[in-house]
Amino acid sequence: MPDDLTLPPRPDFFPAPGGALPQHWSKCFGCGDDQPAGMAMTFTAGEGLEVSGRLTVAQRYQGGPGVIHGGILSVAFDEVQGMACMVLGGPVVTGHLEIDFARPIPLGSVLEFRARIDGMVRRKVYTSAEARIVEGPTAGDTVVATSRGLFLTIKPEHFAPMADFVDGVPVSPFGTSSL
Ligand SMILES: CCCCCCCCCCCC(=O)SCCNC(=O)CCNC(=O)[C@H](O)C(C)(C)COP(=O)(O)OP(=O)(O)OC[C@H]1O[C@@H](n2cnc3c(N)ncnc32)[C@H](O)[C@@H]1OP(=O)(O)O
Repeated sequence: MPDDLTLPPRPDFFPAPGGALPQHWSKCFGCGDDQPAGMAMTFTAGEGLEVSGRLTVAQRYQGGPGVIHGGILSVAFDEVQGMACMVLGGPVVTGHLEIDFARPIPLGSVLEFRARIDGMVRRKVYTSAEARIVEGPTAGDTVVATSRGLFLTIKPEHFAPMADFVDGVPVSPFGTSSL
């Protein structure tokens, strides 16, 4: 990470710790409530710049026998670190995402993710997150996976070339349904 990183302030519009964060778009595969094939993740604000996310590991998320698919876990990290960028009040996209898969995660587990912005420089937003199993036979304090991400702030026009391909109606200029 660069040396000249700064941290954004926690903005007034952000919910108090424990408060629910709105989905960023109802058709999102990760969090949308109008996406039947999706993962229906939910998010709450934490202390400072931290954000928490929850994912129930459905049977259909199987990769290896009995365990979550690594790609599904990557989606969850992408989503929660993207949501940590919500403090910025404008849209971001993922530029780079890396995951360490530390422990097997059984189907049926409930995962809790904690993510935050570690620093920013220009349009680059550096984030990190970790996951724990909070419900299920192997629940505990052990960190089962970690992630680091680089998000880029973008202008709403970023999505304009995609207008013909949108599934659903993005109801705000940058594709969020509720913020
Ligand atoms: C309310 C809202 C809630 C928001 C809540 C959101 C939650 C959403 C969660 C899901 C998010 C997704 O999956 S988003 C979907 C997946 N991602 C995408 O579709 C993005 C596809 N890629 C792109 O469109 C583009 O590559 C961009 C926008 C990422 C960057 O292009 P650009 O805008 O032209 O910027 P560019 O000049 O190239 O780069 C700017 C700076 O970033 C650096 N940079 C760019 N890419 C990388 C990279 N991969 N790794 C390292 N560094 C990089 C450059 O070196 C440069 O550094 P320097 O010169 O300044 O030092």
